[in-house]
Amino acid sequence: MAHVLGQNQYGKAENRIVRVYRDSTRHEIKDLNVSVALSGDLDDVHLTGSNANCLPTDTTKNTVFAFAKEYGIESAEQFGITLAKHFVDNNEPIHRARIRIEEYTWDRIKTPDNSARFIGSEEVGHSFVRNGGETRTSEIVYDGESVQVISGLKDLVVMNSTNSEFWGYIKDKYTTLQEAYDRILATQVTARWKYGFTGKDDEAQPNWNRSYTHVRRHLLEAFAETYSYSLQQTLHSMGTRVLNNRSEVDEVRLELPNKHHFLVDLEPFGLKNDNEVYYAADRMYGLIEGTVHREGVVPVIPVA
Ligand SMILES: O=c1[nH]c(=O)c2[nH]c(=O)[nH]c2[nH]1
Repeated sequence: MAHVLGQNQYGKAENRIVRVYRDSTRHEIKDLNVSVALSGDLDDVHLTGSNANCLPTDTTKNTVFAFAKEYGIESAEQFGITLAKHFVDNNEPIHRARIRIEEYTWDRIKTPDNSARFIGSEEVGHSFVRNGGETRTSEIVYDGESVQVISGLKDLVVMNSTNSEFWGYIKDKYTTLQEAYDRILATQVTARWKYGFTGKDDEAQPNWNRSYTHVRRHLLEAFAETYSYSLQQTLHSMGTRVLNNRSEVDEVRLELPNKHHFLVDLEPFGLKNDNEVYYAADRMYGLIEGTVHREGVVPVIPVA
């Protein structure tokens, strides 16, 4: 029986790259994890042993580092678009490039010391502390015609200590969950959002960094401002709020683990637990996932 070579792609994964800008005493850094995946006319590479159509993964790695110097890293998205176009437009057998980037952010260290190395407002120009919060993500795909950009974030941990209820659900003989009229709602947000941008006809790129800042803000504001009857409802308001406020985005996908906080029984100690002491369980957890998109837009963000 004949076998068929199915979907395949290759490239150097997880190129960890730090780009420092030393243009003044106030240095800037970009800290990225870049993964390249190329596909195209690669049957012979797999089937015959001919590498004539193979751009080595080593070269893709070198290109990532060289481009950081040649073009700089204004944003992960812009960097990814430049790389993806380079691989496809300059290598005939390569028909599609997918660049995935994680970005780690660093904050400036402040110190009251006022010696010459310091640059005012107590900031040290060259000292950074890695931001312990979320990771920014992006995925850029170019197929020789159009660009698709999906940006996102992961590990953004949020909590509401009130304004969350959960009741009125299906009950059967296995139900033990008590209805909650004032519970903690906490989650670790993974969000991905797709831009309408296609890169065709010299279309101007959105301001990726600005867009990220605002999408993140709208996600947080929707979480904080929604009086929630379920995490599903909160998910919907988060997605809707991004679409209502950011015209450059046309689809939002959210994965929200319900980080359960269980009231601890303090009765054995003769104490009343008045919604004040919780056990924060890290697993198992409810996992609430959903896409919100503009009417008429065909959703493309893959379900993880
Ligand atoms: O917001 C929630 N949605 C659910 O579907 C669910 N299920 C559950 O046990 N607790 C919760 N909370």
